[in-house]
Amino acid sequence: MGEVDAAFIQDPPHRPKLSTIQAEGIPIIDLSPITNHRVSDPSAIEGLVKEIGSACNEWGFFQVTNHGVPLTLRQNIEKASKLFFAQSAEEKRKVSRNESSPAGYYDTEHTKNVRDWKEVFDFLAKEPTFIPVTSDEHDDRVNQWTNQSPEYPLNFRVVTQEYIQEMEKLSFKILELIALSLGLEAKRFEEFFIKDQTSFIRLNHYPPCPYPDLALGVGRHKDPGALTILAQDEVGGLEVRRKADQEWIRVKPTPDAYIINIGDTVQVWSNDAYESVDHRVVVNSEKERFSIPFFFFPAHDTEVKPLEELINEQNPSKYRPYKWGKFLVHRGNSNFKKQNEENIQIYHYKIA
Ligand SMILES: O=C(O)CCC(=O)C(=O)O
Ligand SMILES: [Fe+2]
Repeated sequence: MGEVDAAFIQDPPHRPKLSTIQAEGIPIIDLSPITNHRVSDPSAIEGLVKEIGSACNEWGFFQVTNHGVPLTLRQNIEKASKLFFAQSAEEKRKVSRNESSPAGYYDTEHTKNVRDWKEVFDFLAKEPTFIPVTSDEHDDRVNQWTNQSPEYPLNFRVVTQEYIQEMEKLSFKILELIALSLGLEAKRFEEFFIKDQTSFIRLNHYPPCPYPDLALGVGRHKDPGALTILAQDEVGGLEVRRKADQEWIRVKPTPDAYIINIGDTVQVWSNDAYESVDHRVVVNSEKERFSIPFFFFPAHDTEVKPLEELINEQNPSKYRPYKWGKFLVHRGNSNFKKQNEENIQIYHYKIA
């Protein structure tokens, strides 16, 4: 990654600005009404649901504090991630992902056909994870994906699994709040995840980049799943497209907070009441950066479509149903290699 490599260069309209906007950032929401078990105050929970609803409406992004995830578990996985990525390329490639084992290490991800300035390690929440063999809707074959685990650091698997359990718990809680904010039953979304969710955790490492004005750590994109829970370190670089004016806003790192964004799946379930928002990662010429997103994804056979409770004659369904697993495989294909066409997006299912 020395000389300017054309594969990493963003088209001019998508290059990061030199000056970042330090505006009022995304909302910070205190989750203690649901995590502090000594007090259970219905009006506090009602207030929280309102806050979540406005954040989903106005930003599609928010940060949470007092979330109940033990800090030591986060510190453990952050340390394991640093130790893993600090190894030689040769060591890391021993756990490279491949067509038969798609979870693992790689440094060639492309977003919208431009290479990202990063290396990652993916680890599935469930073993095995059931994923369709192809995106063809008539093909019923399903693969069983399993994890690879690096030899070093020794505790990698245990630390990662412990952290994933906490991410799952937090995801369920936040989805309950989102359901309530939409006027649904709290557990409305649970059925899509209880059996065979396809969630995974990603360790991201963004090395210092000699041309941060031309490349991005992750190009602009929307997350496809239900929710993403992100731990970012103190370096910063995540930018969110503000809905009000489409400007890119930097998300200021808040120690021990998690950044939550709703994904395309919640957008479809809510029939566009909530929108999944574009975001990207700006890199830095001096500092490396680490982040850990947890992607909360439903079971592969989930049929994604606007929920019946949210549609009626005045507000008809805006999307044709699609199978989550097929959508995911379609997306995944385009991440493996540079392709000439745009990858699949939910608007391809939009009813005109
Ligand atoms: O590293 C980050 O801050 C965000 C990464 C991200 O958006 C993603 O991996 O989908
Ligand atoms: Fe993302």
